[in-house]
Amino acid sequence: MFSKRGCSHCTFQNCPVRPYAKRKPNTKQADCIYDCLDLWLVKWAGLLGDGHQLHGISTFSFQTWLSQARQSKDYALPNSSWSQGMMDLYSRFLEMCKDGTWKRIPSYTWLYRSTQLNLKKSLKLTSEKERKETRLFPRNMDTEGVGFEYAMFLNPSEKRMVCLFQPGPYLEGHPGFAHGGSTATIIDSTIGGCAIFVAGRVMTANLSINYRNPIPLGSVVLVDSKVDQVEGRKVFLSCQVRSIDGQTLHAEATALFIRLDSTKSLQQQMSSQ
Ligand SMILES: CCCCCCCC/C=C\CCCCCCCC(=O)SCCNC(=O)CCNC(=O)[C@H](O)C(C)(C)COP(=O)(O)OP(=O)(O)OC[C@H]1O[C@@H](n2cnc3c(N)ncnc32)[C@H](O)[C@@H]1OP(=O)(O)O
Repeated sequence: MFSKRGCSHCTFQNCPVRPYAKRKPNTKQADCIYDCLDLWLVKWAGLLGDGHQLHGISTFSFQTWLSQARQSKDYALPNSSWSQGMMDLYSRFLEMCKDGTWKRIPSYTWLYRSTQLNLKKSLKLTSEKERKETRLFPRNMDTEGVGFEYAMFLNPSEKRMVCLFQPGPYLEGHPGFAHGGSTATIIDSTIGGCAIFVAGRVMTANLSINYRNPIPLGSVVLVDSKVDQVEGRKVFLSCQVRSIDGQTLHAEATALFIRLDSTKSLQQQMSSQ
């Protein structure tokens, strides 16, 4: 299935999971990507093996997540607003996906849709319309290029998540530079994505950022995060934000995520706060 010659299903050259796919012309590209992602997650869960860390993943119903994902737009694919620098970096990471070391992570306007409606009820959003209109914060703009343009790649064996980030003009803080809150958002999302893949359902308990150099709007930076330690429900991570050439350190951060008690639903967790 993972031989160098490729996947037995996939027709998609850049399939994030089985990139050198042996082509089978009648398979739909989108189906294959998510089937592959599904298989890979199961395989990865099996490899990591440590029941506790993976409890959130195994109980979260990837099937539900994947079936919803199939019907949704993937915002982590290139669009016309991406600069050449962003495209080059994206291509470099896709290249590194080919031997399976890295995985491209698709991205939607939501994170946990299967629990969403109940959760939103408990949060007292007033109308069904408001509940339906909720969006993952960094995916909240419809116009390409004006806000958060980003794509993430995961290295499971290193427990590392990187994010290619191109901040658009609506993220301005000081003139011409990204607002520190937008930097915090993309750090939280990247570190959070890494923690989710290692520990399942988690929430940020602490995020500490040192801002070293401002990020020019329209530039491309690499947010590089990794899990440093897992102690019971606590997941400790660290992160650096650097320019593409690695010469400029824009920010560095540490974070603590807490795995939500797997005996309670996310809704119960939230309503007991
Ligand atoms: C099928 C899935 C597919 C997934 C696809 C993934 C794609 C990935 C890509 C993109 C992902 C985007 C990801 C987005 C991520 C965004 C994340 C956020 O922004 S979260 C919002 C902000 N955070 C909050 O609002 C939390 C508010 N706080 C709480 O709810 C609670 O305090 C919580 C849950 C954090 C902990 O509460 P307790 O009651 O469960 O646990 P207690 O007992 O208080 O703490 C447990 C242990 O942790 C320590 N602890 C807790 N908070 C701490 C803190 N701030 N500092 C230090 N220690 C702390 C405690 O001292 C305790 O330690 P001792 O066990 O006694 O040793």
